[in-house]
Amino acid sequence: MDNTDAYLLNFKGYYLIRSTANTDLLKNLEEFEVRHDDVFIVTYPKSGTVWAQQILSLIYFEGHRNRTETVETLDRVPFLEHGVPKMKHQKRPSPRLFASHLPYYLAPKGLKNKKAKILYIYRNPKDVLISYFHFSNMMVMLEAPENIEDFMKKFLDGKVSGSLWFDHIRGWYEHRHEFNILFMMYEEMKKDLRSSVLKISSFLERELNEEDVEAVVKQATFENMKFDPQANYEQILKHDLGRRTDEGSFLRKGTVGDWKHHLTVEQNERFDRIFQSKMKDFPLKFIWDLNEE
Ligand SMILES: Nc1ncnc2c1ncn2[C@@H]1O[C@H](COP(=O)(O)OS(=O)(=O)O)[C@@H](OP(=O)(O)O)[C@H]1O
Repeated sequence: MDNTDAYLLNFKGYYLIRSTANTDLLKNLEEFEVRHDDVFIVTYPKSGTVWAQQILSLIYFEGHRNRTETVETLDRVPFLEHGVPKMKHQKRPSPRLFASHLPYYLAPKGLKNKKAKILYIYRNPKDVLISYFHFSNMMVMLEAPENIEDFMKKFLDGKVSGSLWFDHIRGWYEHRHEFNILFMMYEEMKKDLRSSVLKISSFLERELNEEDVEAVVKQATFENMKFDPQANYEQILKHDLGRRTDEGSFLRKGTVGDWKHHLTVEQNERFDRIFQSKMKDFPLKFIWDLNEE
């Protein structure tokens, strides 16, 4: 039986998690007052959002770099569309940082002034699929997939929160000229975190000294974040969102090419066929495995 509707809310053609979606908030987002120095991290789910949240928070807050602040990363960089825990976005002092999974057509209109900046992180969709599969098994708010095959069908049908991966990335990319947007690849960040941090800070016009760069890079590694309670979502997953199982964690593996351990040859070939038909004229490159470049 297809239980999708019990878990997902369709807002103007885009699926969100029903239990956390707030329709009133969503209806008002188009008019959300964007400030010139706002920064938005935009991602399809499971593409490196929390990683970018951590990097931006480290770039912007000295107290985060030197570990004197106690605010969690997620409170520094709240999700635009969730409005949790409180609708405290608007009142924060500038510069405000946000995260969002929204498609380009639901983004606040004010972003089109091209002043506020958008950092779009994308990841190869086979690793997104596998990360999402594990996350769905772990969380009460998401429908537990029977197996990878079941989840892969939903993912390729766009019947998951975030809707269709292909539409998300294509939409933002094809409309990139309407925004002030930088596209960053998860796999490049993985390959060379230092260069990625420099690229991000330069786009944000936040020049860091050598010592700051070191501090950001050190605290944004997977290994550090996994054990940093301010950065790894474990608290919020436990208390606010609800785990289905104690097994697994939000920062699960953080690798490139984990799909190879999960997809069958047939599933992989099917995925490739669909990917090629949907993305054949798409200019951004993808890295499927760091060992195979
Ligand atoms: N520092 C760092 N380095 C490498 N990888 C990292 C890092 N931080 C988070 N991650 C991995 O990102 C995956 C979670 O993606 P998101 O943060 O976008 O998830 S969410 O959409 O906000 O729920 C999830 O991927 P998987 O491990 O493959 O499941 C996280 O482990």
